[in-house]
Amino acid sequence: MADRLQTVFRHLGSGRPQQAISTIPVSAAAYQYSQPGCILSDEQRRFYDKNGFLVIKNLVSGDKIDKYKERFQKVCTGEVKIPGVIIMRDVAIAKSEFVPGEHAVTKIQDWMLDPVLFEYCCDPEILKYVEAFTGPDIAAMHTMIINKPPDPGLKTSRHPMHQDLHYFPFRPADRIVCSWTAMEKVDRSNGCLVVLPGSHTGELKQHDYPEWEGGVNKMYHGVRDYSPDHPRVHLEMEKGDTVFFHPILIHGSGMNRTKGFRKAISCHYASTQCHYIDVEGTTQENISDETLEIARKKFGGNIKISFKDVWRLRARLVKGQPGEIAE
Ligand SMILES: CC(C)CC(=O)SCCNC(=O)CCNC(=O)[C@H](O)C(C)(C)COP(=O)(O)OP(=O)(O)OC[C@H]1O[C@@H](n2cnc3c(N)ncnc32)[C@H](O)[C@@H]1OP(=O)(O)O
Ligand SMILES: Nc1ncnc2c1ncn2[C@@H]1O[C@H](COP(=O)(O)OP(=O)(O)OP(=O)(O)O)[C@@H](O)[C@H]1O
Ligand SMILES: O=C(O)CCC(=O)C(=O)O
Ligand SMILES: [Fe+2]
Ligand SMILES: [Mg+2]
Repeated sequence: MADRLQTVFRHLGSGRPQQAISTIPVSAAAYQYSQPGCILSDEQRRFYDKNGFLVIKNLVSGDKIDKYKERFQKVCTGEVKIPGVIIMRDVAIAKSEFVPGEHAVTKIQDWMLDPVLFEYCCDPEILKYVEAFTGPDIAAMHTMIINKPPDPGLKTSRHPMHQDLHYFPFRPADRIVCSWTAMEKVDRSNGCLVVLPGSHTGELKQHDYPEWEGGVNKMYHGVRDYSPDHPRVHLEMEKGDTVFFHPILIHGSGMNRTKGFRKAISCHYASTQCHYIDVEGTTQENISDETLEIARKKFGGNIKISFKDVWRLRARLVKGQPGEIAE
């Protein structure tokens, strides 16, 4: 590369700048999606720029994960109550019969007020990677534990291909990142993540409920013009492995063909320098309406609340300076 640039300079008839050009590492300004001086190696920065995700092996210890798992179980049985938490039941199970404990729960969301689970979001091992994408001022925006149930035979345990940015009324997208940690071995048998490498360089697409015969879980929107021709990568991960990915990356997860509940813990982070946007008249209007419907159920029908307010309530500063999206 440097050689090529020198050749260009020679062609331009300029002798002197050759020296300067060849001593500037070509990489210094060449990465778009991570911060200069961050923890990532050049190779990792290059990989994320190209693919929109990066897996770090064994980032979270087994002990921590066991602690989060135990806490999750207590939330499911009702032994631990977290203010504001949303407990989503699986579409197939919710419609059949009452099942106690974690076996009816497909995910818990908004546990930012639980001191035990929130340790995941504040984990310095995770934050040093998050900072590579968001910069030093970081807010935890969205918290989830996903408990993918054994598929009842209807393929309802699948998560359709989607972009997480569809759910978020804040920007810029490049200062947002998801951290997703496998709480046990995840592979194609229990429904690992499936990503479309490089799709993070595209646009935010229109999302709708997929027309799946067996049914689709609440809020599981999929990209409308999904192209089956784009190469897919299945992210098989061990307990504690963590993937960081861009909010425009198209991803989903496969069906769980095992008898166990496949567990993962995740947090979406954003730079506190991000700003809220108005989604009226955009492709995000449908998710905004649906989110507000759930918020009204949670807080009472008469409450006046906006999509931005819902996110303001979720946002918690975890590092650095506060800003517009997290005070
Ligand atoms: C309607 C409109 C308005 C809105 C929409 O369209 S939204 C819809 C968005 N579209 C989508 O999400 C469709 C894309 N879907 C997919 O890519 C997948 O269905 C996923 C969502 C990722 C779910 O994956 P899943 O159903 O589990 O399928 P997989 O990709 O895991 O498996 C597919 C085939 O692979 C096979 N397989 C499974 N495990 C292994 C293994 N260990 N080694 C080799 N092969 C394996 C598996 O048998 C399956 O084979 P087939 O059934 O395809 O023949
Ligand atoms: N699988 C699902 N399909 C559709 N909506 C769901 C699903 N899981 C959760 N929800 C949404 O989450 C809300 C809370 O669900 P949950 O079953 O915990 O409480 P509830 O139905 O309001 O009360 P109850 O504790 O009496 O069941 C529901 O009102 C619904 O909007
Ligand atoms: O753990 C999974 O199956 C993926 C969940 C996911 O992508 C999401 O909830 O946005
Ligand atoms: Fe997602
Ligand atoms: Mg209910």
